[in-house]
Amino acid sequence: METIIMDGKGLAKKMQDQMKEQVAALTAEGKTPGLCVILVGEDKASQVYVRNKEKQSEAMGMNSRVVRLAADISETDLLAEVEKQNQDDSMHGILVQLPLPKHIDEQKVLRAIRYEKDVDGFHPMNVGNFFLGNESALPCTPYGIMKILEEYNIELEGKKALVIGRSNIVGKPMSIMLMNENATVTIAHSRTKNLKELAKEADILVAAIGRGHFVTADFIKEGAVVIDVGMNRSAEGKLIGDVDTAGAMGIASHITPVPGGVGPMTITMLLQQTIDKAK
Ligand SMILES: Nc1nc(=O)c2c([nH]1)NC[C@@H]1CN(c3ccc(C(=O)N[C@@H](CCC(=O)O)C(=O)O)cc3)C=[N+]21
Ligand SMILES: [Mg+2]
Repeated sequence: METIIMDGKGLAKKMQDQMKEQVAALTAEGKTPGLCVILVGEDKASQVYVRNKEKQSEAMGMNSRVVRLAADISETDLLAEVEKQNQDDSMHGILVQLPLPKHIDEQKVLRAIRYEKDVDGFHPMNVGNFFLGNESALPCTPYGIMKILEEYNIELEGKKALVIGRSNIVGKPMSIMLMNENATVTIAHSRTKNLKELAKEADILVAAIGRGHFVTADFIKEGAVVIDVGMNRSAEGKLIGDVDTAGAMGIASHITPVPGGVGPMTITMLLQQTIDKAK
């Protein structure tokens, strides 16, 4: 079987080109969409992501603000900074880059963002509304994955989907989005027994484990659609996914590459939700 590589980077570019026009129209009305990213500490990977978000939002003509704070900032001072951005009408979206240093209560900080400005979909009000099927901000990674599946006309109705990983930001919301499209969803995790056998039955396989090349060819059903959410560093320092992509070639019908798959769509959905807030 010829495996189709799903071009998340290309789709991100196509969407961002259209979004540019939305930004221009809003700017003409004096409502340039503004995104504020709050970054605590000097984590290397986080700095790269934040710089990418900054570059791309600027390229779209958005108003981009990055607030860089020291790793030892107190929780009180961080909450005050969030509140300052809550009060600033030029900032339509606020994102606090995760993970936060250990001495800070992450959930407390996410709750402090005005939920109307939460463009990650991590505020409990948005999580609850999403769960209930009400209008809400959506977690950007699974939202971007749904856009990729739509772009490639992947049938979900009645299909067996296996999501490996149960995080609040990927696994849990991913399962609900797939269920909403009438897939039959199974969630697997580190304590799941017979994972390989379960995976082998999946028509749609989403790997969000956080272990490089964990999903090998023997996990994949002939003709399955494979989504790789992994962002791992190999021993040589290369960015690698949770799936052994080379091994999956010829078995999967479709696969997302790393890099160039899910990652660029995560940022795109973040920018789209910021634009939506400005409207
Ligand atoms: N509040 C919050 N919201 C987030 O959305 C959030 C976060 N915290 N913390 C960290 C993770 C990670 N994340 C990525 C987004 C895009 C790429 C991305 O564009 N990756 C490129 C390559 C990047 C590279 O080459 O290093 C790709 O896959 O092609 C990666 C990682 C968002 N996150
Ligand atoms: Mg994310």
